[in-house]
Amino acid sequence: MREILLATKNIGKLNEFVSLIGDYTWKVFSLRDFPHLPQVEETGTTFQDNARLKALAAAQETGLLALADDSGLEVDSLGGLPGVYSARFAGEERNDQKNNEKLLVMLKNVPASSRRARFRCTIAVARPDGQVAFCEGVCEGLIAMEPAGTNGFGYDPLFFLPEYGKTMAQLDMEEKNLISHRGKAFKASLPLLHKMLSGPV
Ligand SMILES: O=P(O)(O)OP(=O)(O)OP(=O)(O)OC[C@H]1O[C@@H](n2cnc3c(O)ncnc32)[C@H](O)[C@@H]1O
Ligand SMILES: [Mg+2]
Repeated sequence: MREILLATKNIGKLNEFVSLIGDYTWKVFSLRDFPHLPQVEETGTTFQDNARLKALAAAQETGLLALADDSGLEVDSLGGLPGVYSARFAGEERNDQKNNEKLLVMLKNVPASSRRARFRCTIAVARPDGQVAFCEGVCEGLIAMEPAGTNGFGYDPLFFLPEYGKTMAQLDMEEKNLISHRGKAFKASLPLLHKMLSGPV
C-alpha cells in the first residue's frame, strides 16, 4: 500500500486532508505518528517557501512521501496581510480568536464593499530524495463585520462567501472541501501525488 505523511500540526487542516483523501487506498500518517520530529521554523516569505520547508523536512526525516500545506488569508485593503503571517498575526501564541479580533479591529472603518479577501493554499509534496512539487488553490470571499459559525478553524468565522450567504464556519467540512483553497489545491495535486507515489520512495 502507498504511504503518505501529512506534515501539519494544525488539527483542522489534518481533518480536512483526511476527508479529502477519503477513499484512496493510501496509508496515511500524520506528525502525531512522529512526535520526536523537530519543529520546522517557517522562515520563508512566500507560501511556497514555507510549504517546501515543511514538506522536505518531514520527508527527509521519515523517509516517507510528505505533503505540507502553507496557507493563509490575504485581505486586499491590508495589502495582502496577514498572508504568510496568518497563524501568528496576533502573536507567537497563534490564537485563532485573537487573530480574528485583531483583523476586525484593523478593518473597523472599512465598508463592506472594500472587504475583499481570499484564502490561498500552497501544497508541497516532497520525496525523501529531495524532489518537491507544488500546487495552489484560491478561494475568494469577504471579511464579515462579525464572526458567525463554529465549524472549521482559523479565520473561517469571518470569511463570508457571498454566493452561499454564509461564512466558511457555517459550512460543514464536506461543503468546505468542495470550494476551499485547500480542497482545490489538493485536487490539483492528485496527478502529481500519483506520479510521485508510483516511483520508489
Ligand atoms: O504549519 P502547519 O503545521 O501546517 O499549521 P499552521 O496552522 O501553522 O499553518 P500555516 O503556517 O500554513 O498557517 C496558516 C494559517 O492561516 C489560516 N488559515 C489557513 N487555512 C485556513 C482555513 O481553511 N480556514 C481558516 N483559516 C485558515 C489559519 O490562521 C492558519 O493557522
Ligand atoms: Mg505553520
